[in-house]
Amino acid sequence: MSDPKESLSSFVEKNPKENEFDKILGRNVLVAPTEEQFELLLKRLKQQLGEGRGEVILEVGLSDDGSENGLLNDELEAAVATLQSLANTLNCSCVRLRERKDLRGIVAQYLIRRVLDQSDFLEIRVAVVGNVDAGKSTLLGVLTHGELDNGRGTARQKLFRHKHEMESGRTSSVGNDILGFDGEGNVVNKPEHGSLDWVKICERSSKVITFIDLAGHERYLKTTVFGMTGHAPDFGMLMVGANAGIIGMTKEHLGLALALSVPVFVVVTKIDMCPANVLQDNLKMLIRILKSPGCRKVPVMVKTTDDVVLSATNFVSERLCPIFQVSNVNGENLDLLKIFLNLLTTRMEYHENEPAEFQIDDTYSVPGVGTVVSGTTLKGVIRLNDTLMLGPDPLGSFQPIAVKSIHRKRMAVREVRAGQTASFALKKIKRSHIRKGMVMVSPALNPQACWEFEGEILVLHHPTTISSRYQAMVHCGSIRQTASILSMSKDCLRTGDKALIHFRFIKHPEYMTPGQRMVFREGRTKAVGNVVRIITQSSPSHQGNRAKQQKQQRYGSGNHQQQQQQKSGAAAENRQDLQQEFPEISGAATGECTTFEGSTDKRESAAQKMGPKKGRSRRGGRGRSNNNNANSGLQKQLAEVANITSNMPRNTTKV
Ligand SMILES: Nc1nc2c(ncn2[C@@H]2O[C@H](COP(=O)(O)OP(=O)(O)OP(=O)(O)O)[C@@H](O)[C@H]2O)c(=O)[nH]1
Repeated sequence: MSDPKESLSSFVEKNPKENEFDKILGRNVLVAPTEEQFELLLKRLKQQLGEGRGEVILEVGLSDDGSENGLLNDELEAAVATLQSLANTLNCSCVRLRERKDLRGIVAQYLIRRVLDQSDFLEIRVAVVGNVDAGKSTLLGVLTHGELDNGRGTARQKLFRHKHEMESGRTSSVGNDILGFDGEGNVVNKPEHGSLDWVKICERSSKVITFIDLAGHERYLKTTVFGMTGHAPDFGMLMVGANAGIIGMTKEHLGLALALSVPVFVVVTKIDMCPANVLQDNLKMLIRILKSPGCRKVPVMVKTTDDVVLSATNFVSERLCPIFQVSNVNGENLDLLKIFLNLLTTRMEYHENEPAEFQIDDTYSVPGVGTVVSGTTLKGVIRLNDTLMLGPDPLGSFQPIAVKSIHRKRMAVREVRAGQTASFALKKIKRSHIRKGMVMVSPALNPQACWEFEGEILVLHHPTTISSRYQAMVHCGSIRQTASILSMSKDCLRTGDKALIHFRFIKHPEYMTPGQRMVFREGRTKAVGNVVRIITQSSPSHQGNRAKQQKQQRYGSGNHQQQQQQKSGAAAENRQDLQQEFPEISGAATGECTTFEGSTDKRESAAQKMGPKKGRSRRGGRGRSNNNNANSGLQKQLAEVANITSNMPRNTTKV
């Protein structure tokens, strides 16, 4: 998507062939446009609104070459009147963001936002990450319910979803909350809106920020990684407690956002209770980490409205990292954060004619409605009564399914477009036949499931070496499944190594597409990369066929058995988590960032002691040898992965 935040003249400069728009170049075009110029301005603004999914930020008063920027007061008044009438013609609001003095006069920035009907709104997803007690849930409670916290956790009580969360004060699941902005950029949420009033908020909003509240405790890291990959966030909000600084999982979460190429902004909370010297020290450390070669960010302290507009308009670049310092107790600087959130634009591209793709991240059984799936539309448009292909099932097949109703943020709608989350009521399918990671795609795509795929991987951390037959959890979109390495372009991989790896899922086939970002992790081991090739017709192997037969038997033998299997699978995953007594050591994911923090505590050395012997997988040594032996036959067949390349794509090497 081209950057919607540009001036009319800069667009024309970048597109010399668009001679048509030559006539609307220059500082004075908005001051007294001819009829022809007005029509052209209208045409161009319409285009820009389309590119920016309904909004654009324009700079008024820029000259062609920048040497004579600025308008005098009366000129500015006339220019703004023209802009206002352009906006009115296109049913948009026009709000001044900031003004600055330039060589000749004033240059002003305006936000033009399409006024949408009640059932439509622009949706931005922000993943909220940071260490436990950084104030994530509290900030979300304060922003979305409009009431300040008391410093002892009143605000967060409104967000918790489970009784144990209320009791412990710790988030354990992926929570969602919304903050609505109207056309003028005012917050729509009111203290009296309970969480059930999402429909009211959405109806009155032109833009809705969905916060994906993720758990800060390392024990829930698997859920947090799923939140970052499966919920397709546009941005990451990294929360840091002013008094605690960069501790625990903070670097881990930052590294995850970097690995998934999610632009991050930082919110430092609790500035009301933090001594000035501690705050300064922690900010210095934060900036050092952000600037380090592992992150390569450009940190910007946001202190004024001008800073907000500047950082929001440049935030499309992944390198910029705005830092806010706020208090949830006295409300300091929360206004700046709200202005910033109001100016964020979605990163997901949308082409109306693309075949639809929807990834499922949760399933429900709603009394009176039946099976409901929720997730994110990745491509195209899905309309009511469309028939999509749902799958893959354990046999790798897809079945046609009709979309009987669509809800966006609990509001019934007729269609949903790329970049929007939604839930669909499905008919004639049991909830137990659907799992997270499945997709619903247009029949035109003729979807194929795969047991095997190739990924280009960069190892961010491993205590020793990774070799073939190693098994770990693959997170890719809403897919979350253990896969084993069949072969690699190198004999073994250490921290910092890159390779082309051939993976095979161990439980069921999945639907993947080349280019998807993926995370490969197990305990302290972390690798990130891209899916490069999908192997849909995997060579038949003893293990593959056997697994298929087993699946067939289980699948065919009724729900009870299947549910038992799912339960035992989940229990096994939980057991694995518990067995990884010492899960994540902070900083590992950010590569070079780790230099800022030595061994966090005795857990690290303990984890290393538990670690595998050189060249042998930890899991391989823990009773999975049968599986691995079965794989080795297949491995021989697959011999070497073709076209081995050590060149990782640019976005991977950035990490
Ligand atoms: N004084 C002060 N206290 C705050 C502020 N923000 C949060 N707190 C308090 O900090 C504590 C922890 O806040 P939470 O919102 O539960 O932290 P969290 O990051 O969501 O923690 P997890 O859900 O476990 O990941 C609560 O008691 C809040 O009242 C702040 O700005 N100032």
